[in-house]
Amino acid sequence: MHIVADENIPLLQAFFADQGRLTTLPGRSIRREHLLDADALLVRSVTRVDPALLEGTPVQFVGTCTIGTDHLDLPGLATAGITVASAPGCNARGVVEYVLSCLLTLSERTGLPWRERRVGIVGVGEVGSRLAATLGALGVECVLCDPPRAARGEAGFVELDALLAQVDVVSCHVPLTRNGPDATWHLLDAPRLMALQHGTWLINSSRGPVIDNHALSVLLAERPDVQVALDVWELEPQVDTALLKLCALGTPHIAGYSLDGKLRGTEQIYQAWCRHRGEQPRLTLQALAPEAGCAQLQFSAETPAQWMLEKALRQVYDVRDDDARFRAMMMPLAGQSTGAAFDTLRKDYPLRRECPQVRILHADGEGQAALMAAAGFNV
Ligand SMILES: NC(=O)C1=CN([C@@H]2O[C@H](COP(=O)(O)OP(=O)(O)OC[C@H]3O[C@@H](n4cnc5c(N)ncnc54)[C@H](O)[C@@H]3O)[C@@H](O)[C@H]2O)C=CC1
Ligand SMILES: O=C(O)C(=O)[C@H](O)COP(=O)(O)O
Repeated sequence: MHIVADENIPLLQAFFADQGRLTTLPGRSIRREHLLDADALLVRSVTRVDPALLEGTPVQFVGTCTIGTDHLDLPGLATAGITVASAPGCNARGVVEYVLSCLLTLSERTGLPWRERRVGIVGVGEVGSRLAATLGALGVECVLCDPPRAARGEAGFVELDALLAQVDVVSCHVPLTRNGPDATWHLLDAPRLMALQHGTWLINSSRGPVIDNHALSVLLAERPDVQVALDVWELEPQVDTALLKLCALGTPHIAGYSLDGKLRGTEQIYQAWCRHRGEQPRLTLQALAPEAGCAQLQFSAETPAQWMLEKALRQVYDVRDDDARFRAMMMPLAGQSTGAAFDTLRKDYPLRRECPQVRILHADGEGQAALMAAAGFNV
């Protein structure tokens, strides 16, 4: 068995070493000639996989250790009879924590309390539903838009234009799709961007082309009241540095980059590979990476619960750090290629755990335990 894999898949050796020969390569440089004797291809979001890449190769299994699948030609691979697996929900918790950090930061900068903002969630799947549950538990009002779910008869959703007209925050969690009635390419186009309420906070951690980036630049030049946080970019790894300058927060597609999320992605693809082979999975993430790096936080019983929450959330993930590092790398490259710097920031990303891996000790003060548990901490 020969498995070709992106070099940025953590625990690849631990999960796959006894499955056969492993070849690792930078995801963006995987070509057909690397796959001429490969049985399986394991990728992340930066490798475009279509029948042309696999033509004339023995590859029968493609696994992506990511939630998103827009880099895969799913119909083409299905027609070619290739088994395809992705990792639904693997890093959804990390994205939720990225959004929480954006809310905290924009609140600090505008002076508007984040828990009093009405949040519009566009796309209510693995990420959007977890975000809605967490915000709801924290007492934040949410408005939900998900036409495919609404079309299946599920209740509780509004149309996108109705959502835009009534929310203070818009957070996008849709897959990138280009066809069909619910296609999301340029879902937020010029007219919809112009329709944003005064002072809206717009957060995109789905895929860059979900927002028309040119129209967004035009909007921000005219509407400094709108605060934008972009984790994903229309032409990434190329970044429009003029747009970045206009954004309140900018990051290099790392919203879901918790260690826990990445490890779950590898485990899910290992399990899918075992299913494909008709074998029982022998290995588990819990056995391979037990509790490493888990943290504990302690506050005094007198600490106000809200202050404790914000301090703890920032300890877990603070988007201001990623924004500062991103700007420092990107802005000097204005007018040049940003691809290598973008990829370096992602490859060398600092270790980040998720709230459930952080134990809060002695949350005995008024309201502390309930608020910390609502945010997802281990209380
Ligand atoms: N920036 C990052 O690090 C990460 C980004 N992502 C992106 O986030 C996307 C969403 O992730 P999940 O929630 O796990 O996906 P999911 O597939 O579980 O949920 C997506 C939801 O969007 C809905 N949807 C589809 N078209 C829509 C439309 N036109 N308007 C509103 N809703 C629509 C679907 O019905 C579904 O409920 C992924 O496809 C991926 O592109 C995911 C993880 C990390
Ligand atoms: O899971 C997804 O979908 C994402 O967007 C991941 O954060 C992508 O991570 P990479 O595969 O680009 O490392």
